[in-house]
Amino acid sequence: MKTLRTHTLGFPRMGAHRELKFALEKHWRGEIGEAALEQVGADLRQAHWQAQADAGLGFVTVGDFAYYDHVANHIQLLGCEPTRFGFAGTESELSRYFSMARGVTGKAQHSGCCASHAHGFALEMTKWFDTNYHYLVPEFSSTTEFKLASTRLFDEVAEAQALGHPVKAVLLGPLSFLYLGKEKEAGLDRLSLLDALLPVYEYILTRLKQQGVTWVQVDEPILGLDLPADWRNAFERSYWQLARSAPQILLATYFSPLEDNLRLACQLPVAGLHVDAVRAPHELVGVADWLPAHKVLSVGIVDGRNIWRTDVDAALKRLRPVADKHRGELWLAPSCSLLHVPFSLQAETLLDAEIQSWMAFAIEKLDELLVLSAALGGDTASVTAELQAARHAIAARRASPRVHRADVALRIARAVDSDDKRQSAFPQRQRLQRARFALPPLPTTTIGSFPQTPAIRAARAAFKRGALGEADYRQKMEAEITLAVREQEALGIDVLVHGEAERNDMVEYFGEQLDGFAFTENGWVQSYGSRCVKPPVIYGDVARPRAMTVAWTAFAQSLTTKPVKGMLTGPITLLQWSFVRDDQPRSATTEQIAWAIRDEVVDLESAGIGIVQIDEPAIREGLPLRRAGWKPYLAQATRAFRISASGVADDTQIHTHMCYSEFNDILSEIAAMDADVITIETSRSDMELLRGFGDFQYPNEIGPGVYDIHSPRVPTQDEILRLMRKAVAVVPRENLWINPDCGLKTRGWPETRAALASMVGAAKVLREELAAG
Ligand SMILES: Nc1nc2c(c(=O)[nH]1)N[C@@H](CNc1ccc(C(=O)N[C@@H](CCC(=O)N[C@@H](CCC(=O)N[C@@H](CCC(=O)O)C(=O)O)C(=O)O)C(=O)O)cc1)CN2
Ligand code: MET
Ligand SMILES: [Zn+2]
Repeated sequence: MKTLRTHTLGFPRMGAHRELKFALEKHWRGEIGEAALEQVGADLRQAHWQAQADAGLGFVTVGDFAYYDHVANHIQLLGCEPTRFGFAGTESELSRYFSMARGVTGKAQHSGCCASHAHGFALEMTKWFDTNYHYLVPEFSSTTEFKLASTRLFDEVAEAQALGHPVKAVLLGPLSFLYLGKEKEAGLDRLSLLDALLPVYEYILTRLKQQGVTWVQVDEPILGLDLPADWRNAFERSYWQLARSAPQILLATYFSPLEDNLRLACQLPVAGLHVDAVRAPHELVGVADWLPAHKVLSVGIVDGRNIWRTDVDAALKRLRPVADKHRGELWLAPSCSLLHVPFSLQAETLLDAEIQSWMAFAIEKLDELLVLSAALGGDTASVTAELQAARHAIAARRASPRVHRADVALRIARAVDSDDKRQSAFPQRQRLQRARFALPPLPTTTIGSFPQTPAIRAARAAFKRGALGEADYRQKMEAEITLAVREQEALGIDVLVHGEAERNDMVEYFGEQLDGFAFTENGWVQSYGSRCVKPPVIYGDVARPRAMTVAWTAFAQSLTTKPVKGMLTGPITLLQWSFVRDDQPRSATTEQIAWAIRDEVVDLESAGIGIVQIDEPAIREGLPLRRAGWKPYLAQATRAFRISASGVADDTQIHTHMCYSEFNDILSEIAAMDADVITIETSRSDMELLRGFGDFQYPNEIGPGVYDIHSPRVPTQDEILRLMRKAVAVVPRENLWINPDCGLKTRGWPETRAALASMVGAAKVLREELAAG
């Protein structure tokens, strides 16, 4: 009988009730010290390992826990904290960690002359592959040195061992670590740092071996990317070097097919390979062919990126030929770390029972592994009831009348080519809109949200609990909207927003109101640091039963003579930040959402709202990880956006907004979205991002972000002026707007007020300068 083992690549960190989030935020407010925070961490690890042991996993996974981000953990483990933070050597490891993650106030005086003056700025944050998780970007320079600088990993291994668990440690591999970082020095190629990095990995592996760790999972997710040749070539020699000292290495890949890296991955001198059989089922047989018989094959068969129950029969059908073909050990696992799914369905009390029966969160996915391994091993008797329940759920979901709607299908079938086009071309629309709104040159606006104060959140929590009635809740939110409008008027902003007080989240809020979406009570997933999101679940055809934002927006407009910009989340972002159906292509779901949003845009227009913003911050992260998939994705994504935006008259102004990404390689597609105005995050890149738009001669209007909204730091008027002067140099001034990088929901009012005052002040100075020629 073949050896079957189960394991997980990683587990959610926040805890069943987001204990880590609350402890972190208390610690940052100075309410609890490091020891108390560490205790919460230790308790969570213990509970999560116990859950893995209870599910019969072959070992518990150690090293996936982090107080902010696992990549940041590696920056400390490998001793490459950027020198710009100027740590004195007296700070504790944890305080340096949070300084890198969140910035050091007082030190962050950007003099504007060179990046090296940006002493205390937080590390840049960017998307982890195509997920909604953000990691902290390691910074490299030619003076970067590596050394073992933290014992945290070894301490956690010892902790798990003391609890009696067999341990598999996990590390982010050296090549992925370098690849995911960024050079902070012109001319440097970070791959050249590999030789300095590998000895530290060797040392870490040796030490783990000394601790009695027999397996180390080394994650190299970049093997799923189109790698430059020098990066590919570096794998073999790196792993030869590491193999010398290491316990057995399980090389883990996930998120996309290996394609041209498949043979390389199979032949590296490691003891095992993990592959993502959810994203790349078609490669499984090829892997079994290429993988030497003595190696462990770990098959990521349970979807770590989605919340649907595994179709056990389909999974077994996929696994059996591999089990027959591969002579070595076979392990079963989720496709990737379970970081990207919520903790457990046990915390859901209000979810529709039928829909809930179709789902599995992290805890339930661990149990699925056990069932699959028993069934694959021929021991179906021990899991008869579980198998039957699983089969029943899959069959019920497939047959459910709640999934398919004839009216939605009909509407899409009836769509014609012109549905994704505005009535006239941009120059004509621009003329009409200029006449209608008569805005000053360089108009000022914001991106939508104003501070989500504890009072707003408490009111919503009370409303959801039933402790606050609907009328009272509405009144409180209207008071917040009134406040936001008055503040904007006092500041002298040109295009106002209502402030989004009534929204828990820009995706969840719409998910709660659209048909075909289910939402959870407690389905939190970490987005960055202590911040979490509750992605809605798209289970069926999407339709909009009634207007979603019109009353709030119209209320705001009734308070002012200035234009109020309506605020919607676009189809791609709604899709990308939800758990999606796996029974039809993503493109089909996107198109359904696009029609629902179009209805909302048209209703806003009918209610007298002349400007509507359709946010698409996730358009870039939705790009397939392999370039071959880009073109079809972008064609379909831009069409979906245009469907949502094209139901209105020429003099209705459509804005879109994007953030958190590099856009320069998709500029022609961004232009193809044909929004009248786009606002983008540019300040952190010092307007470098905007240069691309200038070089490309982006045809429509554009608002480059003039300050970073992730930091409480208030920008000065001069700083903003400096950035806007850079903008004026690359984009025609008559097409420029002035706005922050993104929404202000995570900020407080005092800094928001002060920052926007700097922004409006800068706009005034520039207008005078430009008028004077
Ligand atoms: N979906 C999504 N993805 C995204 C973004 C985004 O905005 N949305 N932005 C980027 C990431 N940025 C993010 C920025 C902020 C937060 C964020 O602030 N999250 C909040 C939760 C927001 C939320 O849903 N709030 C709810 C529920 C809040 C809550 O937990 N309430 C407490 C009570 C709170 C109280 O009494 O004060 C409870 O119910 O127990 C609400 O406002 O209604 C958090 O972690 O704290 C998340 C991501 C990229 N991906
Ligand atoms: C992550 S993009 C956020 C856009 C949204 N309208 C806001 O201001 O919060
Ligand atoms: Zn944004």
